[in-house]
Amino acid sequence: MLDLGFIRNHPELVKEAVRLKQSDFDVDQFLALDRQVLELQHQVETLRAEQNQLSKRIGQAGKDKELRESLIAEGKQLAARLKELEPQLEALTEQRQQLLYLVPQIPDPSAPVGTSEEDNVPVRYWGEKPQFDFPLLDHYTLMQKLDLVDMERAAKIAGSRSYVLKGDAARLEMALLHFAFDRIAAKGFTPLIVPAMAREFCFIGNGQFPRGRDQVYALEGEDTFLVGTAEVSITGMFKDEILSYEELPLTFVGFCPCFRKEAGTYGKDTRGVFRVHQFNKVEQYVICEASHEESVRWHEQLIRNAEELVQALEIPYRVVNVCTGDMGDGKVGMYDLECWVPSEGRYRETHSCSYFHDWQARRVNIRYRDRDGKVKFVHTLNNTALASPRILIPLLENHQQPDGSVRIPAALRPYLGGQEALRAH
Ligand SMILES: Nc1ncnc2c1ncn2[C@@H]1O[C@H](COS(=O)(=O)NC(=O)[C@@H](N)CO)[C@@H](O)[C@H]1O
Repeated sequence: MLDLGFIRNHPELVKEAVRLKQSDFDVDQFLALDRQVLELQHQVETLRAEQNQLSKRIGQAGKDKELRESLIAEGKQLAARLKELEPQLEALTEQRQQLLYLVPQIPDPSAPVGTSEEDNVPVRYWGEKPQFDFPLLDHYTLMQKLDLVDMERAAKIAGSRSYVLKGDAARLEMALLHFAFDRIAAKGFTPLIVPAMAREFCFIGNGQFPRGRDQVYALEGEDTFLVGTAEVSITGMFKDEILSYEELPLTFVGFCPCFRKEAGTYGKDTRGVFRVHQFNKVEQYVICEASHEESVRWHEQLIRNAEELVQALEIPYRVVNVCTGDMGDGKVGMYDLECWVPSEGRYRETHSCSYFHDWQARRVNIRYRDRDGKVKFVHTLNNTALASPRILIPLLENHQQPDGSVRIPAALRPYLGGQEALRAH
């Protein structure tokens, strides 16, 4: 969310952000509504002031019965007028607030201008793409051959886009999550295991609501919803708090199961476990002081953290600078880390790394007292550390061996009792 005063004073900057973000937000309509609110607010305040004056004059009327009665009658008219205007003011103010949640953040000038992921700009590559001198298998065939997945029984109990991880795949996912947690915690990030059911204000806070409400599972009769990422829960944790600059930066490595409706993706990535309704993710989350330089520093750090993990897993990848039309409303800047998927002959997203400045903090009112005692909104950032089962796809495919086994990277072996490969039993 942007500051209301900023939008009033810089409508052209906001219109440029709307254009760059491919947003349907109408700045002129918003400002017209804002003027209506201000006008109505002024009327209500004037009437309230008159009401106060009137009650003073009634008090001073003393024995003058006629004067008292006329003043009281005037007061009744004022009260009736206020009774009519105050609900209107409340409704218009709420309408303006709901629109305020839809205003996109201004992208950093370093973000490529574009309309879709085709316009994302690769910034660096890492790792030799493996050359296979045997028939290459895709992740789903590999998982079936090694008896690592049961999609049929998953479909029976949970419907589409569900899966059962079996045997070594179940152990591999646990190992991957633990490995990611350990590596990021070793950098001083505080480990968290957070609720995957959270209240509405958390989803407004991170930006999932209102625009992405259709992606979220609601719980019948509950005031909580299933989160699509620990980012939602962590953002909500600090609502309405005033931190002190000495506490900042707060750095978290958070885990929770993630749930996504994937509305609008019918028919996309339906083979295997690329796009599913429930998955597990270890999340990096940073709350820092309101400084662009500090946000950029952390943005670079968070993507490097993810790269370190993917390099340890020996998976070739690239980092792309996400374009303005693909990054979404709240981001100032965004990197995606895409891992090489041999069976598709292309890179596929496995990590997403964003910085927001105070766009999230303003929505959920997270502030801090700076060195001069001034209270400001914090800046927030997040990045995937590891998401499974998606990471299994490049992991299994890149490390498949001629005998149909899959080599386990050395970094993971300590989490799998030293096991060196996944083999058919
Ligand atoms: N439907 C899904 N199925 C499997 N994995 C998914 C799904 N949606 C997202 N992911 C994984 O989760 C990662 C992060 O998702 S994200 O929406 O891009 N970004 C976030 O959630 C941020 N909080 C950073 O983690 C994705 O890069 C992908 O690896």
